[in-house]
Amino acid sequence: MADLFVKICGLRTAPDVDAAVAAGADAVGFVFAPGSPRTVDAATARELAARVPDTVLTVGVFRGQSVEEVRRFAEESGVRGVQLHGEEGPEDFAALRAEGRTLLRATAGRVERCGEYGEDLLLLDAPDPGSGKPWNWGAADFTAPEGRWLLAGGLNPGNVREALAATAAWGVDVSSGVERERGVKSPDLIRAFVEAARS
Ligand SMILES: O=C(O)c1ccccc1N[C@@H]1O[C@H](COP(=O)(O)O)[C@@H](O)[C@H]1O
Repeated sequence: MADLFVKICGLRTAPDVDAAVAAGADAVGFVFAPGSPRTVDAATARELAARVPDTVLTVGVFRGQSVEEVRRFAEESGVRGVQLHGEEGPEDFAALRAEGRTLLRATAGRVERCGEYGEDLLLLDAPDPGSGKPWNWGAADFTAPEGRWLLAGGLNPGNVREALAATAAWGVDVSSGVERERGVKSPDLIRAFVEAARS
């Protein structure tokens, strides 16, 4: 079986990025959604993304932004993937697909399989993304989608194993759970998370 896919999100500094890459992350995320303590501008993300080897996917994270804005941030920063948390429909994914980026669809809803909107990866997240609050992924009636899907929402080094045992997710995504204070990453927690997830 292939290794678990691990994404570390909300990176804002070079040491954060270096720690995620050194820990073995498959993807790193830069938040372009406004109003988050993790929001970075496109120029900062471009500098950070330049530190990332080609084997690690760089992802821009958006919420409720137009396709034009997503496109502009993605071009200016050079990220290779875009993660959409919003009301986007299949037509929006189709419009962005033409540019060759990896598309991640984030939702708090129930989904049967990855790819329904044309996304490459599906992200099952809490209703309030980036809050660090878990949702009820451990519920008895939880049904995992088919295909490549990432579990997100309130994960941390202490609960990621349990979450994986309960859901059999294809991958995991974390932000708050690897921070020492809101919006400030901890290289030690990043390392501990990747290790725990893959243990
Ligand atoms: O991190 C944010 O502030 C954020 C803002 C807007 C959209 C998504 C955001 N983060 C995403 O939330 C999940 C998990 O977050 P957490 O671990 O519960 O803090 C992750 O996919 C981030 O990409």
